[in-house]
Amino acid sequence: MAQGAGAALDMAAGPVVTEHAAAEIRAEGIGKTFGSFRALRDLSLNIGRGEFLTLLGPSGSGKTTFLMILAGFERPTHGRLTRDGADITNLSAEQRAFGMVFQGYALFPHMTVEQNIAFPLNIRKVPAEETRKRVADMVARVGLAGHERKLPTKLSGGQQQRVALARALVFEPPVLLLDEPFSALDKHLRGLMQEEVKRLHQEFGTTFVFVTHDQSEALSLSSRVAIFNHGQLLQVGTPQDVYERPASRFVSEFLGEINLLPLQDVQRENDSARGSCDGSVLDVPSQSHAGRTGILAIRPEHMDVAAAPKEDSLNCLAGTVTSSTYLGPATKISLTTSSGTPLSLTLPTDRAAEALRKGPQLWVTWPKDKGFLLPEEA
Ligand SMILES: Nc1ncnc2c1ncn2[C@@H]1O[C@H](COP(=O)(O)OP(=O)(O)OP(=O)(O)O)[C@@H](O)[C@H]1O
Repeated sequence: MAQGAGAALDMAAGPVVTEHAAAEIRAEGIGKTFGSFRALRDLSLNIGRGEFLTLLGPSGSGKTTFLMILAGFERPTHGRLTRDGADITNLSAEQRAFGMVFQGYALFPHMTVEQNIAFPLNIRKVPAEETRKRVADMVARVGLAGHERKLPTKLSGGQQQRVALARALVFEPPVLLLDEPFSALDKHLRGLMQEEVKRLHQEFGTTFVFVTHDQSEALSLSSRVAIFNHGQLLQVGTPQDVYERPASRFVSEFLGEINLLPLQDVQRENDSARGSCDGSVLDVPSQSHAGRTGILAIRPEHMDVAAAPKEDSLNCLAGTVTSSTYLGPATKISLTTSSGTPLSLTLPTDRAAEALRKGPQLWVTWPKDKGFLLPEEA
């Protein structure tokens, strides 16, 4: 959901933050309904000072609604928001004066690059000399030197988004809100802009809240990731936390490919494979759920193949290869276990070729600490 240039204009009013002041934001029990539709349900979240928090979730999960509530463009139906301990729930977007960057560039089409970047300073009546210095500094920081006098239509998509970033940061806002800012860019440019935004975050130290539905973008950029679905905040944690220790099946699948094996099937197959498979008893981390039911979850890159595994540190299952897919540096091998459960693993291409030469029957192994249990209904 993108906003127009008018929205960016409104946000730029208010006093200039002259000394650097990244804000801490707390959302407490935020709910939002549109008519009878509940877009957000009882959402509580602390956004640390200077952190890079990404809101990740599928389309319609409520990310933009939450961002609009943070910005002050939408009012929550329930709950409150604080900034550095002070209640801002009823402050307007102008009073909050957070920076914003949207998917549509929302630049002023009749203004040059430098006029666009100067705009937030002009409406704050920053003296001309100070404005000139700050604009020149921002132009250099976002790599737009030589383009100062161009109109936005003469710029590429990536360059336009650099102008939008410069305009949003030039007044040193306490929080920068970014809503899918790179989704219109091609993959290569998107990668470059991701590096750029990461660098700007480090340089400015401002609190960044970034919306995306792209899991790799979320994992690579953020200090923490907040995962949304159906208007609920399901889990929040560092990229490693949410990827390696997802709390639910939805989170585990949304963050990347994963093998989900009914534990009872795996246990049965493992028992019947004793002898060939080192007689090892299936071992999964015990921290997650009591009892021996649930779904055993293992990422494909944590699995390996072996002719006859002997190591105690590995779990193993027998599988029959059904297909292999060349992905360049890695190859994905798909197999079916004897109870018919499909699973896949990714191996460096050379190792995969070697494994595939051994024939369609393979042992699939994984370190005991890389499998985790999820509840069946999650
Ligand atoms: N002003 C509105 N009136 C009615 N329904 C709305 C309004 N704004 C959002 N919604 C609904 O709220 C739900 C959440 O929308 P939201 O834009 O927050 O999702 P999102 O996770 O950002 O998705 P996307 O990535 O597609 O923008 C959607 O079902 C949407 O249709």
